[in-house]
Amino acid sequence: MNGKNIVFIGMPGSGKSTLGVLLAKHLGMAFLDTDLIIQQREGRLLQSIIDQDGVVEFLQIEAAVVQQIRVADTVIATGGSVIYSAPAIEQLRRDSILVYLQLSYPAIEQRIQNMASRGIALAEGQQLVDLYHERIPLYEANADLTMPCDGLSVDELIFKISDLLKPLLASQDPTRP
Ligand SMILES: Nc1ncnc2c1ncn2[C@@H]1O[C@H](COP(=O)(O)OP(=O)(O)O)[C@@H](O)[C@H]1O
Ligand SMILES: O=C(O)C1=C[C@@H](OP(=O)(O)O)[C@@H](O)[C@H](O)C1
Ligand SMILES: [Mg+2]
Repeated sequence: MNGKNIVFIGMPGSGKSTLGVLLAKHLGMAFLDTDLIIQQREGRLLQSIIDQDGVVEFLQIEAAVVQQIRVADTVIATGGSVIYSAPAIEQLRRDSILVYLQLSYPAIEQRIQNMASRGIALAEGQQLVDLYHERIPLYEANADLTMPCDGLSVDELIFKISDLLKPLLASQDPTRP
């Protein structure tokens, strides 16, 4: 149990949670979704935290939760907004391979139909498209690997991501499937 984690980063709607659990199953790893840990710790839904406490407080809670994670051999689906926390990203980078799920803005917009209830960390007056342009350079700068996701099914992506990761994972555990 000394292997690195695989951490998905990317915009909300890029597929981090969906692909995370399936990749973990495919590779025989554990799975963790930081959004679920936040909700359990707070006893509230993400949207309620944002509505009640505001975006800045939500980001602090998220950063604190991520910095407390101590796991190995685990696929971790982060929330899209974790990228704003340099200490949280630094902590993840220490023992994980960061995989950026890259998806074009039109595809993100199409997937996010429930903006008001999904819990997106939007500042006052900020639109989803502004968030996209603000965050892309941050995801790019912190990714160990980038996976272009447009036009690919979940199954195709699991296959492609495992292939990309294989050399990195095999170098630390030759028995991994
Ligand atoms: N490769 C894909 N093709 C089509 N839809 C997808 C794909 N990956 C994820 N989705 C869908 O996109 C939506 C957002 O996925 P989700 O895993 O919640 O993203 P994230 O965790 O990055 O916010 C879900 O409805 C999911 O079913
Ligand atoms: O990008 C964001 O602002 C957020 C994305 C959400 O997770 P997903 O990226 O899994 O949708 C969740 O962490 C939170 O409500 C804020
Ligand atoms: Mg998610």
